[in-house]
Amino acid sequence: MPSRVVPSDSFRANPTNHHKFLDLSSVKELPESHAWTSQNNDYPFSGGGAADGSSETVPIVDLNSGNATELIGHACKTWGVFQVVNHGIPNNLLEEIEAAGSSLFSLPMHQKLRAARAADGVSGYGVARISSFFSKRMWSEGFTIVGSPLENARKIWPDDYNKFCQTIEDYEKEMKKLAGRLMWLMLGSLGITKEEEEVKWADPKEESESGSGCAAALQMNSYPACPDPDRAMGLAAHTDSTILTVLHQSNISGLQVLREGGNRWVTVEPHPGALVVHVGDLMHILSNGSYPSVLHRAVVNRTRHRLSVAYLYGPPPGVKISPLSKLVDQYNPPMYRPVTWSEYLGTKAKHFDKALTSVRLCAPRVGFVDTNDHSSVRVG
Ligand SMILES: C=C1C[C@]23C[C@@]1(O)CC[C@H]2[C@@]12CCC[C@@](C)(C(=O)O1)[C@H]2[C@@H]3C(=O)O
Ligand SMILES: O=C(O)CCC(=O)C(=O)O
Ligand SMILES: [Fe+2]
Repeated sequence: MPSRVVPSDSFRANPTNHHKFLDLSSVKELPESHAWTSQNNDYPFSGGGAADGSSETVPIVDLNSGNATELIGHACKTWGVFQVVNHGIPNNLLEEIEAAGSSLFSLPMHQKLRAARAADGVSGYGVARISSFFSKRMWSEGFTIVGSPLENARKIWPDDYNKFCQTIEDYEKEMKKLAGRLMWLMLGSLGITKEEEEVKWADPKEESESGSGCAAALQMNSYPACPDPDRAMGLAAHTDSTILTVLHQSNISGLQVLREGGNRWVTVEPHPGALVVHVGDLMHILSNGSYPSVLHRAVVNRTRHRLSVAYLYGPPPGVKISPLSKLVDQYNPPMYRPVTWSEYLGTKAKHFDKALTSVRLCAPRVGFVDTNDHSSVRVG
């Protein structure tokens, strides 16, 4: 398999798969266990796109345009999220990964449960890892792939796992190239070049020489149609513990990002052929807070089953991520201590929305909004 194992036992100590599994696609009325109220989420439940009267939309960047670096830099600074077109991922591969997700999630529950993520595991079928931080359950199911999908695919389809595995392998190979390119565009927009010693780990040339390289996880998310979507939550608000995430969300809306001082959700409207890119917490750290990781969530709808596939991209195992020295000086001290991806995932599993704050060295500068300081948010 092209993709490398995420260096992590994190989330293992956080057994979220102990819930009784409910086959959401057969439920006719929203159970109390899945009914969210304002007490379960401090953010306004409504809103999103045009519904709030605003026409503001998430930036769309054409990777073929001459000023892609500047556009990406601006989007990272002001939104923490953007969509990309002309990204080079063949359309048929996007269709194939969606078909692979559909074929997996449409299976009967007992068959999916053959690959249930173990309490101490990272790969497999189950509820979102962050579920344990909430008293209400989310209207979704997920399948996480770290390293080879073979073992779990074989459990699900003992005689027929090849097509699924081949699609995952092809998709990860293409995503790895795209994510690497996007990371360099982000770093380039911060004035960082491949010559710099401290980002040698991010150089694909180094990777082929040392055999190491950036790591990743693939997360397939399924949000069945919901009988009472206004009271349900697909995937609760979170930031990704990554350098960046590339999300394929097909053509059904549901992804929302938090905007402006934390009081407005904006829907990321699906754009034909586009992929969504999230700034993750590790880019937040590398950029010393100038590219804030985006708080996002997924809402559900009454009639359509929605799928999304997230490619969660991070640094190679063992690499300590800290604010880039070019971005710090006596007036802009480093705001975060060095962490490896594995350490950070462990911190996220323990502190969830306080994870970034827990690796912070000093208070944010005056006038600097740390959108990740969600300390006032009640999550349970
Ligand atoms: C690399 C990872 C990021 C992730 C935890 C994981 O080990 C694999 C699944 C990822 C995911 C996907 C859905 C949202 C999220 C918060 C979660 O519960 O599992 C993320 C995790 C993360 O970014 O922290
Ligand atoms: O389904 C979506 O749109 C969001 C998925 C997501 O945030 C994730 O997998 O981390
Ligand atoms: Fe996410």
